[in-house]
Amino acid sequence: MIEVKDLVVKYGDEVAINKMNLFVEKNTTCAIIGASGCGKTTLLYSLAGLVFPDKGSIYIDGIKNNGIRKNTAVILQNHGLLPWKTVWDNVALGLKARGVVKEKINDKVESILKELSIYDYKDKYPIELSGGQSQRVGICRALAINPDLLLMDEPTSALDQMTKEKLQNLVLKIYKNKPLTIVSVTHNIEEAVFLGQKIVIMNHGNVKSIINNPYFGVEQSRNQMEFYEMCLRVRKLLEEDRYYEKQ
Ligand SMILES: Nc1ncnc2c1ncn2[C@@H]1O[C@H](COP(=O)(O)OP(=O)(O)OP(=O)(O)O)[C@@H](O)[C@H]1O
Repeated sequence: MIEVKDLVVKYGDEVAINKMNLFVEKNTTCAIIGASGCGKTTLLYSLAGLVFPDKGSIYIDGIKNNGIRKNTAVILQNHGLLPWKTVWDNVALGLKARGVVKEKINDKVESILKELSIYDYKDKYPIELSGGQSQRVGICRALAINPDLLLMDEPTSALDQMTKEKLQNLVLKIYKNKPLTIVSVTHNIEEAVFLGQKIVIMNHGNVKSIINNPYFGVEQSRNQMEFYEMCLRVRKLLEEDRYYEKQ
């Protein structure tokens, strides 16, 4: 469970998050969408403990967030892979940082690479991977630590439509197999409707609207008219903020 209470985050005089309140239930998913510069990434970084509040606070499972949390995994826009390390070593990173013993690291890395069908690439370096493969490695690395909270910043940006959808399906499958709390920031309306049980539309550092999305997790939802009706609803709210003019 995430509770954001009267959160204010500033960069110098620039107010990025302005007295924001938000509640995300445990083991549910939340998609954050909104115009460029409205504070989405700042919110995600605050949840990750990478950016500190000027005022207000964030509670995760009832505990005040004071920095990087052991069971929070973050996937950043560029996947955050270290170019000088192989896929295997990149996936092992979070476990090593947490002091897990070598045998356990080996077992975990092997099983997660197999589960996400990336095992054949284990000895490759990030530069040798496609965008979709890199993102899968980023997801492997995040999941290797068995997080209870997964934070994703534009997880599928810069991927073609079909690869985007494959990755979105993968995230949904992971969630359905073993629910955890997922917060993802996106610019993509369909992704928000596909991955967000709760869709939060932000503007000017605050929540503009929240939609509880009944189409989340519905089998073959992208083939259903109701899915696109929900997309349209989100689009209209974004258009009110001249979302597209600012792109
Ligand atoms: N490191 C920084 N220093 C100063 N101002 C910043 C910094 N990072 C973000 N900002 C400002 O804070 C505001 C919110 O930025 P943020 O990156 O959170 O928005 P965003 O909604 O994620 O944008 P985008 O969709 O374009 O990625 C913006 O006005 C931005 O210019």
